[in-house]
Amino acid sequence: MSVTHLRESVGVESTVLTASRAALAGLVVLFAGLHLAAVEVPLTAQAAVYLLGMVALNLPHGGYEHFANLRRRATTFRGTYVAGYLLLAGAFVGLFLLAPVAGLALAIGVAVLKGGGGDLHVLRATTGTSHLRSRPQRLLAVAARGGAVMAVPIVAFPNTFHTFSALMVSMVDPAGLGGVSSYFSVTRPLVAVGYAAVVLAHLGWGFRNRTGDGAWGADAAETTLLVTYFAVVPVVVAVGLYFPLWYSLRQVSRELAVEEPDLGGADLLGGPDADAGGVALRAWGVLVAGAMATAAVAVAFWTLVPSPIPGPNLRLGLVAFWSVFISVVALPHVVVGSVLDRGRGIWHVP
Ligand SMILES: CC1=C(/C=C/C(C)=C/C=C/C(C)=C/C=O)C(C)(C)CCC1
Repeated sequence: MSVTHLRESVGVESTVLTASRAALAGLVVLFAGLHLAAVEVPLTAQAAVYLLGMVALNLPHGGYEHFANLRRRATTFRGTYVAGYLLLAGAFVGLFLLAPVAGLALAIGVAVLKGGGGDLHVLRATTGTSHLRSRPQRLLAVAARGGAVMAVPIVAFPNTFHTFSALMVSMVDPAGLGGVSSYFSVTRPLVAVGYAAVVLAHLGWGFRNRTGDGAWGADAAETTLLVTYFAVVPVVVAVGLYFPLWYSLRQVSRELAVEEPDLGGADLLGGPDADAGGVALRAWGVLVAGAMATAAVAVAFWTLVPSPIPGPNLRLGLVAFWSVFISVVALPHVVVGSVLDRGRGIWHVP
């Protein structure tokens, strides 16, 4: 990667990175303390934290990522992007309705891909990836960092994981998870051993390829922080705060670190000659359009799913609904907005 495409460092991006690391480390200390004091946080309180983190804090950033990606793109590209987005989201909903267990597996996969893929690009733009020299090694990094989000809680909080997985599947088929839950005593140790092997391979391979510029050390420290965070903080709180406090904050840091490419399209905010009032009005328009589009997808999903808020408890049911819904909109986010978008992409690093 050419360093000339990185902005002159003004230190803001490293402050944001430090804030995200401090946030997760602080939560580890808090929940380790609660654990030592034998204080258990009720699931309904965890659900409230999850909903605050995922709906109020994380969702607006997801919308912003699309805006930043499409802001200066050609109109035809924007059209193809939206069409591809709706197609993939629709395919996911179809899968979830026909085979909810496979839909749950895809939702888990999307969370892993978004966390791991996003993190790899942040590394490239900030602390560096000189120790990740091949594609397989970068994929391993995605699996190690993103895998922490789901593999560690499967091992550390199996009962909560099971409860919510069953709730999500029951949005379509109330007894759906029953058919596979007898395998969990086998899959849990497999996930534990498999994920431990991925992390050790990622750290070991990176260590062998380290160049002395500190990139491996930063990666190893952050990977260890992620594993510790998901092992200590109860899963519903952990996932609900990981996306806003780690994923989103670090994407802000990536964006501050890189130069915007000139894509030749008309600027959605009016360009450099627009006056502040005009920019504000256009930003408001974009915000409203984004909010309406997201709400339309949510209402469509709600209408299609037989039991959108499953189970007797409203808050737990809302966590289940939001987890599947956000995965439905995050699948095209990752695939259309990043993997297939070669021009810029939501995780743009020149
Ligand atoms: C399975 C499972 C969960 C799944 C959460 C998912 C699938 C979240 C996806 C988030 C995404 C894709 C965010 C994007 O910004 C919970 C609720 C943590 C509880 C434990 C069991």
